[in-house]
Amino acid sequence: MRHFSFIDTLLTGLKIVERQRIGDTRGFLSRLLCTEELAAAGWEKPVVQINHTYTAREGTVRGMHFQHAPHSEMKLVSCLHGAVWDVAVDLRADSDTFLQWHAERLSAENNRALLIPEGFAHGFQALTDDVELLYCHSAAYAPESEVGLNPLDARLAIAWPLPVTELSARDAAHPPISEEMEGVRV
Ligand SMILES: Cc1cn([C@H]2C[C@H](O)[C@@H](COP(=O)(O)OP(=O)(O)O[C@H]3O[C@H](C)C(=O)[C@H](O)[C@H]3O)O2)c(=O)[nH]c1=O
Repeated sequence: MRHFSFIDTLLTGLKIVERQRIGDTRGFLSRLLCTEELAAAGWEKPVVQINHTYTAREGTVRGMHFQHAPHSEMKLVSCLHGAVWDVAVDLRADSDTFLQWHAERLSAENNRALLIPEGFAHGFQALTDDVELLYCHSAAYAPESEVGLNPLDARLAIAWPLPVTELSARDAAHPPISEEMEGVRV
């Protein structure tokens, strides 16, 4: 039995993951990770870290984060509680959709996840209070190679659905993307 179905987006390699729910009178079982099914969707490396984040307030934005090579990572982002507007930005230097973004509503009830290839920045806005996300990573956290784009950067023009209620000082301080795009193409 397959637990995942994949929906392509306009950004090559970025896929929406629809996760099966196997329900009965007690509740349900839902698979969060299946390396065999994910391999078919392009996840080539082992999962090396799993992170869990809690975001208290509706409107909070976290992102836009990515790691430079050799620490580039794929991410599988699932929402375990509440709902988010999840955004991935294509930073691949050779991509026809460079600097374009895709947003997907992930929630505990729609059981959707986002499969994000290497070369993308990731961020989200909490659409409810008490949001919990689970991230599977194909590379270890490498703070020395982690960089961020300002989620409010005019060159990204991400149409966040809610007023931004909270942004970390670090994320707010990311400089605007320059004309030369230095440090942005990966
Ligand atoms: C990602 C990470 C962070 N940290 C430390 C660094 C900070 O002291 C603290 C919070 O980190 P940060 O503010 O980067 O957390 P988020 O803003 O939720 O960032 C995460 O969410 C965005 C949307 C992502 O896509 C990334 O996976 C990840 O960067 O945890 C660690 O110790 N290990 C880790 O793997």
